[in-house]
Amino acid sequence: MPHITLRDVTKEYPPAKRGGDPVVAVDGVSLEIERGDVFGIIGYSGAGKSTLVRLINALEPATAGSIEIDGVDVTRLSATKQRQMRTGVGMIFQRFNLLNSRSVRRNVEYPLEVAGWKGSDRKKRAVELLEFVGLADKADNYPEQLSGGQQQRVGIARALAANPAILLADEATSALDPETTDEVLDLLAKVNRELGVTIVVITHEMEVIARIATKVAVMERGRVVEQGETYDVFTQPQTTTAQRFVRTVVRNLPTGDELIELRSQHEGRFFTISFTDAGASEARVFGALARAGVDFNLVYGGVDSIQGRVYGLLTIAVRGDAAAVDEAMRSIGSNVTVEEVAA
Ligand SMILES: Nc1ncnc2c1ncn2[C@@H]1O[C@H](COP(=O)(O)OP(=O)(O)OP(=O)(O)O)[C@@H](O)[C@H]1O
Repeated sequence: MPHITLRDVTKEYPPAKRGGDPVVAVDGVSLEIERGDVFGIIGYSGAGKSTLVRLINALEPATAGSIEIDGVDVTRLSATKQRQMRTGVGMIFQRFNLLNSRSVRRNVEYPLEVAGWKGSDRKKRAVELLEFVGLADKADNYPEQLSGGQQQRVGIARALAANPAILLADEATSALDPETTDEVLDLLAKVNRELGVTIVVITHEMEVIARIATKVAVMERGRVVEQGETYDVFTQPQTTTAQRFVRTVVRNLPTGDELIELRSQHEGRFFTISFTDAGASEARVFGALARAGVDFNLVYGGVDSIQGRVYGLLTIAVRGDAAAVDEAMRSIGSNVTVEEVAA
């Protein structure tokens, strides 16, 4: 059974103006998130990502559809049961949401206080978690004395306090610089790996997806327009939106201007060659071209690593008579996509 199942979930808000149309923030979304997944949900601002998180956490009722956690429909629980359910779901936020009047340790203790834990148990658990996130030495500091990345690590410790099986991360690294983002993403990967926590990562940054999500859903205007294994979405994005997101990370296709420049520098016909790790490699492609006896140059692109797996996207210029070039391109073989770049 999936850990989290959304079936045809819709959320409408009342019209902004009287007599206007309702705002459909989430529109018929169905998702299955397996236990232990790091599941990414990506979309531009207004796509409905934060609304979806509030629905999963039962902070708001859905207008239609069902949301099951461990097979239990959270939309139909009593208020008391919903509160209990929520202790099994940790959450971290873009702005960390720490209490500045409390020390780091007492911030981590906060959810345990609310849950009625006794003082000594709370303290023990908070110290243990601060060790886990690498901030044991900051226990008595105040949030304002910490960097953004450290504050988010405190946020993660707090979210884990009650031992949740699910962690929802809503734009958790959007306020951080790239280096600190890596540090926080590494910690989330450790939470997933060592504690087995299912993590749902909401973001507008494809880099974040590439770094930690094993699966991804792309949202646009309240709908999931594409979803799958992260590697598959990166190597074969189907929708324009997914293609645009992929291009923010995998920049190995020349733009129109770059192509004009490249053509002025290199003679011959231009081809793009793409391959995944399903039986192809740069060496095999170049080997086949060399054996075919055509003259070629790699003019753009290279080989990327997505989720530790190889993805090649090369633009080459090939010289020779038309039939020889056609034959050479055919000889590259299966598991490789070859397309001629229109002149
Ligand atoms: N409480 C609300 N009342 C009315 N409309 C809302 C409410 N919350 C969200 N919306 C609308 O629902 C749509 C989706 O918003 P949502 O915040 O879920 O998107 P998002 O993808 O998380 O974007 P962002 O990253 O900008 O928050 C938007 O059009 C937004 O204006």
